[in-house]
Amino acid sequence: MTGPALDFTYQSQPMRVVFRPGAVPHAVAAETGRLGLRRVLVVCGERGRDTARAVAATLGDACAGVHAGARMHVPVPSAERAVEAAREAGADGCAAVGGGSAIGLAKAVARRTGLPVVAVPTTYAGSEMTPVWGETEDGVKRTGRDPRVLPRSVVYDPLLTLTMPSAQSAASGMNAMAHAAEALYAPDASPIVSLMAQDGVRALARALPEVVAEPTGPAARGSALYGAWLCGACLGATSMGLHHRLCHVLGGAFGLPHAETHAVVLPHVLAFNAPSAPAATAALRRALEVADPARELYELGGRLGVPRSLAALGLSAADLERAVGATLRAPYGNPRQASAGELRAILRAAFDGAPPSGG
Ligand SMILES: NC(=O)C1=CN([C@@H]2O[C@H](COP(=O)(O)OP(=O)(O)OC[C@H]3O[C@@H](n4cnc5c(N)ncnc54)[C@H](O)[C@@H]3O)[C@@H](O)[C@H]2O)C=CC1
Ligand SMILES: O=C(O)/C=C\C(=O)CC(=O)O
Repeated sequence: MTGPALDFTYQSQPMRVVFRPGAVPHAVAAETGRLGLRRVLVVCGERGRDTARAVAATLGDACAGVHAGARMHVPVPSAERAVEAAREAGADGCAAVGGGSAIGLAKAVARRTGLPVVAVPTTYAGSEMTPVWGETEDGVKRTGRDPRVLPRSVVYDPLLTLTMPSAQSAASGMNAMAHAAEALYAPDASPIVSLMAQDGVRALARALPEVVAEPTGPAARGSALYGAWLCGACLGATSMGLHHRLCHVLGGAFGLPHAETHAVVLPHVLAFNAPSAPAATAALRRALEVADPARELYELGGRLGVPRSLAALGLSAADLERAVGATLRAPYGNPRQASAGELRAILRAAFDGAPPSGG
């Protein structure tokens, strides 16, 4: 039996990937050189400054400066400051060194100026694989797609992730798995995305317990980063659904930490969507080798020490109704439409840290 006739569109992204432990000392300069860049602004966050400086040193005369202005959810004023820094430095490109926040800031520069980006990711967020930008203004996080923000080249060096604390690694890995999980039921899903999603989830589910047990173990770090790459590529190829929408509301309006919010919310949205997304659920069952993927991700988060509830992340019960309203106001594609009451139930369960029940 071959199943239903195949019918899909898949757009591959024009980018180059270097994946190698220890790649950074040579690869970033090689990649910016290939792009013909002569004045590269290195963009990072405060905590990532040392790594960024080390990368900047490898660029030699092609380094136009280090701008350590990255902040989670890319507040618009920080984007404007980064553009100013790029102009003042006479930059002809950016190298983003860090997690999704550093890459997001470089994307904000690219969106406003067209400068090309080389990404050097140090978490599992996956932004480096997507043409998706996100910025926050007045408590509202807006996202969009723009080919100019897609990094031209990505240097994955698992050794850069060894310093990521265990709990952050676990949450970041679950952020990545959320990309794959939503890609499986996205309206623009395809068999290619499905392959990447299953392998990405499988790689992360196997690697994360090892990463948490031994954060400096290079083999598990390599597998986790490989999984994050695949999951990020899924996000880059498809539209986001209810899960991502909820996380953006919670991050933008209430400043909740991005990766941890994903880790808490994901099991609840997957349980809600499961009856309307049987093929996606079956794919996750295969990847995780369990009968109930939503429950397994909830349990995995617990085993990895990721916070279980939105309350633990700092949300107050009084914020739940605002989050429901903001989610209803913003359109998103999803296999199952959620009413106000159903959103309330999903958010309440996530707030309490209860096991996912599907509403
Ligand atoms: N546009 C897109 O496709 C995507 C965008 N994002 C965005 O990325 C942001 C979140 O990114 P994350 O990577 O979760 O967090 P992050 O980039 O904010 O990093 C969190 C903290 O960890 C530090 N850090 C990063 N790598 C480290 C390492 N290897 N060792 C020690 N410390 C390290 C950072 O300096 C920062 O202080 C959000 O703004 C989110 O919206 C996330 C996923 C996809
Ligand atoms: O929620 C995610 O992990 C994916 C996309 C974004 O975060 C959008 C952004 O703010 O860059």
